[in-house]
Amino acid sequence: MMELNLNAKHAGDWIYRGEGAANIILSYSGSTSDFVGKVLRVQKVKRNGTNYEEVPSDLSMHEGLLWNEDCDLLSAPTREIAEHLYVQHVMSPRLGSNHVDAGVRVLVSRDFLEAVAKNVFSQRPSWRVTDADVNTQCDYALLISDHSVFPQALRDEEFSISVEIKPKCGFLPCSNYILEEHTMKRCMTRFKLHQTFKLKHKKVSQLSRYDPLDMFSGSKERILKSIKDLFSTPQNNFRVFLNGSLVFGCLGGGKYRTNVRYDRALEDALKFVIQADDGMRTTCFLELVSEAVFRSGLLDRLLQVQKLDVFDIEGAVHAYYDVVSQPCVVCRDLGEDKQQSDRYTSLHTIPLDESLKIVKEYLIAATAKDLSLMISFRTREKEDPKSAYNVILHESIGQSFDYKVSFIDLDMKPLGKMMHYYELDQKIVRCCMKMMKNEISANFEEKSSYQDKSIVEEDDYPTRELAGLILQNLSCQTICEKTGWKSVEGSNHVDAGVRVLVSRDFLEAVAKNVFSKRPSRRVSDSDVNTHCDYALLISDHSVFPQGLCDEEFSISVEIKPKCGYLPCSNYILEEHTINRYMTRFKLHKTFKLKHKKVSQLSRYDPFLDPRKEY
Ligand SMILES: O=P(O)(O)O[C@@H]1[C@@H](OP(=O)(O)O)[C@H](OP(=O)(O)O)[C@H](O)[C@H](OP(=O)(O)O)[C@H]1OP(=O)(O)O
Ligand SMILES: Nc1ncnc2c1ncn2[C@@H]1O[C@H](COP(=O)(O)OP(=O)(O)OP(=O)(O)O)[C@@H](O)[C@H]1O
Repeated sequence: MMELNLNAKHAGDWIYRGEGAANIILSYSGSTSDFVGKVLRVQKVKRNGTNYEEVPSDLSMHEGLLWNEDCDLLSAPTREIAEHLYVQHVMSPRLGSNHVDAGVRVLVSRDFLEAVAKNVFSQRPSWRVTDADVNTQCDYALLISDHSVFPQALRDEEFSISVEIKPKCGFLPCSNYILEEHTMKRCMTRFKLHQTFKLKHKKVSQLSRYDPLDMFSGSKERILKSIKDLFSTPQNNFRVFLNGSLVFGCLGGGKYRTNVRYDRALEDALKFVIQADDGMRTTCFLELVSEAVFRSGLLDRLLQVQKLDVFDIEGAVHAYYDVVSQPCVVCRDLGEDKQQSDRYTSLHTIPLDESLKIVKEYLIAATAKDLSLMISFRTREKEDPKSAYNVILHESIGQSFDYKVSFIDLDMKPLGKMMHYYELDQKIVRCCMKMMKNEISANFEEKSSYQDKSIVEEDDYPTRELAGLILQNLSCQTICEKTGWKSVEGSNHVDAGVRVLVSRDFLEAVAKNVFSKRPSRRVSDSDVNTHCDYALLISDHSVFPQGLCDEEFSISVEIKPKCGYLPCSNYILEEHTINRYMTRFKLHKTFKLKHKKVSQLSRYDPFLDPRKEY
């Protein structure tokens, strides 16, 4: 621990910077060189502790087992020391030590903390005040680099602008342990699902437009989109600071969207750093941020750490009960449902070290899903070609910037929080399923009968019989040679066909011949139109035009891919926002299931997310 003591007389130098659920951050306004360019991270204590908040001050024996391999946490006398070691030995190597400052522990007296608590009171969001206060029982705080500024200012009047991004989880889970009925977790990010839940419980006043899949996409365009979406709905995922002072977003993590009044303030603040016309600086800044995210490659690294969560909480929670040697509450609740509980039996038979690994990696991923990035920029002087920082040239304004990226909030998540994670996950998914059901019935209840008729019962189609017919018909393909069909000009993959005249008796005979082969639903629905005087002759795409030998076989597959993108039109109503996240195909299948048009949901998803591993 650093030999620095902070007592009541120092409290006036420390001013409120912000806070999260667990800590208050103070920035330094004095002149002691040890503290200049640093922030102090002071622990909070809940006023009404929920279960998971009642974290014991020492590491439990099971937590010791969990982390002992990575760093000697078993010998850490307190949880605080263990947490500090966790940042140094578990998170920093995984994220890159250049981008992490674990900080140093400094002694703080009780009267220092009491004075701080009093001084910051009026600046804290009221809901944070009701929730928790400075923990005056704690005898230390963490001194960490202030990532919103550059350590050595180039000039006296240097300005740095920094952005804080809490990107949350950037991938869709694909664990086999996710229950079938929770399949929406595979299609929509945890962030988006949680937004729906938060909106319902009035934790946010509107849904965030941000989608972590854009941020982690590795595509410049999508990253820029995600930054713009964060800017329009920042919640607690986006803040901007000018020389450490907030100029956009909410201090302490706003529950509600409160940013609009800050928009002008941001444009004004940016004039100290960005040389662009008034009205254009915010746009340039968002482009700059997106370029830095793209170039740093740090989100790829972060994603790898997040993906240590391989089993999803629906799998990891079972390993947790084995780690703590307790009967699995989740299996108990599945009770009679043998089919469901069987799928978890294998997880309860693995050796302890494997269970430990699953839980440990789940918790590391949990830290990675909750941390934030701070990206700071300052104007790069032309005469300073050897800056220690990376540089970005913003081409349209012709200005160069130094930039640096750091990770903050790398806290160890307590083992005792596993059940909380499971319960929250279940609450979120149940809430979203309920909302989806309501939305779908509201949307589709009134549909006209013609739409019902157009729905085919796929399962009822005689696929085997059809396959047999295709094989028998191989010899009939000589028709292709006789007609000498050509493809539609300019397209090798389309044959529009040619119109041929057909007599009424031809059609009547055809109708009779095919009758027994047609699915009964189709027969009752419609018949060959014998009044038509033409038909279309089209290539038989299930065979090759010229067979190489008499007994040639070809096998072909027919795929109906359906609509492969998610609509993003501004004309989609806010309450129809589900259309933006789930394909029309998936939504329609739910509708079909409800109306017994299909007997089960299709596993197929036309929307291929480029970042998801299939
Ligand atoms: O569960 P989540 O995704 O809501 O994440 C919690 C965060 O909520 P949010 O990002 O607003 O959705 C939450 O952030 P806020 O308090 O809402 O600003 C905390 O970061 C919490 O971590 P901890 O309890 O302080 O260790 C976070 O809890 P963890 O799940 O990371 O343990
Ligand atoms: N090293 C730093 N440099 C600059 N600002 C910081 C630093 N660390 C934290 N902050 C600011 O203080 C805020 C709260 O800090 P932090 O995220 O560590 O709190 P927390 O209570 O651990 O958060 P959480 O709610 O995620 O548990 C951050 O959102 C950020 O604005």
